[in-house]
Amino acid sequence: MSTQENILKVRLDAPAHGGHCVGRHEGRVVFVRHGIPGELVSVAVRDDGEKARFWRGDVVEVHEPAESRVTHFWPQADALAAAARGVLPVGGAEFGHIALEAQREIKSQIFIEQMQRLSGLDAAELGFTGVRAPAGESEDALGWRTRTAFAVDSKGRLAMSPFRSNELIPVQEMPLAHPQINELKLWELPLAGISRIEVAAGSGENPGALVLFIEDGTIAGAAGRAAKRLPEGTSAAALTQVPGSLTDGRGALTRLRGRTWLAESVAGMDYRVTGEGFWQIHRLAPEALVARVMAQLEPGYGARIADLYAGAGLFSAPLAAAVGDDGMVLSIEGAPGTSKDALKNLREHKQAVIVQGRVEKVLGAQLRERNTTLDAIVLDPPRTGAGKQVVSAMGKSGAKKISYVSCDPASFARDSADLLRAGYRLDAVEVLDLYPHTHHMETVGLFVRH
Ligand SMILES: C[S@@+](CC[C@H](N)C(=O)[O-])C[C@H]1O[C@@H](n2cnc3c(N)ncnc32)[C@H](O)[C@@H]1O
Repeated sequence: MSTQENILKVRLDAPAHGGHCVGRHEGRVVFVRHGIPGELVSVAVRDDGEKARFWRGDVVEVHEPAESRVTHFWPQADALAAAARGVLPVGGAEFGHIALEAQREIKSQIFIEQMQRLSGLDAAELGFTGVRAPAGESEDALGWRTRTAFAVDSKGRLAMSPFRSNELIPVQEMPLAHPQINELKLWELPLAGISRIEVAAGSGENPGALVLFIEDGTIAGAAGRAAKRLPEGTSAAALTQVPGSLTDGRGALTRLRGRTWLAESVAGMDYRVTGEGFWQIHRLAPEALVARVMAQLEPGYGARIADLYAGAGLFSAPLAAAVGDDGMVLSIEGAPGTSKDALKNLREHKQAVIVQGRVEKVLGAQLRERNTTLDAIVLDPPRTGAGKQVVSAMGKSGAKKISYVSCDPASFARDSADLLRAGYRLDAVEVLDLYPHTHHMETVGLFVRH
């Protein structure tokens, strides 16, 4: 039976990490997207080989809807509307059919389950009371993405892909994108010869947007032609990406108009972020995370603190200001371009040591070389987490407090287990809904040496 024809009727059970609900068919687990626990749904099964340990699928019809089901705000990401048109829904808003409060409740269940299973910790005992929206979030929680990437289809139309698919679906306005991004009307540009577009909206004094065009090599000057048609005040560059990991902030940029970087401003600190260098995606994330990290670490004058996976120095800058001339902030970032931004963003702070390199290689070596220990650490690793090697180096650093910012509850829970073994206890944990209408969440945990 072909994947398209394989429609199963299943009752959805618990939510599973990754944006799915668990369903069962003749004893086999089916990971179902676009459903809500408790619903009776029809699922178009993909990846349905007889030998597969589990199957995956999308809801195409709802027979018994949950009370929290709402009309999806974005027809192209709505699995039901997409099924009616015979196409797949685009990825990136897989919780848009769930009322916001219920989305946060599902994320809370996932967090509790991941912590229990992977670290043995009871989130409720740690004071966890549920996933919360950041202060200042809008009622509909749309327009929050200050960073978005698009593809271009073979007809030169702006497009996005469905989950786990290379198919390209033409799109226009992206409701989760910041209004500054939608106002660019990228779908009206001549995009033949472009394979990908990355766009960012700044928050600094002179916000504006920066558009990066990645050419597919078929039409000379494609990026330049598209850039000319952008609204006045928009910056644009052509980006040649470097393959491999740590690509953020590593591509070669050719300026087309305006600047190749964006100005950002957070809690009185000014930053520049070049090209595709990392910056927190939710418009409220930088402010919310800086406030929590500073409150957890309470950096005193003269303290020695490491900022691991430091990006352009979002946390390093306020930490450097707090520890003053007698302190030290060791700011480690892997992507060369982003690390250069950190150098510029922290140039006025002589107490900031900016090191470009992989944390797992650099942290221990830097502390030995400087013959020093640390008072505290903030780390904000990518989705894969820090891992045993980095946890071991953190344990040996002498740090009494570790503020751990994480975008993945599974790697946070795994690293938590290793931090407990390294002599820390998890004193407080908070989970913020910094990715509304998706299954993602942001955790900020405070580990204290006992
Ligand atoms: C989630 S971002 C956090 C950046 C920064 N803390 C912020 O909030 O803006 C993770 C950063 O880690 C960097 N990175 C990924 N793997 C790394 C590694 N093994 N060593 C050092 N940096 C790494 C990425 O380039 C990215 O800038």
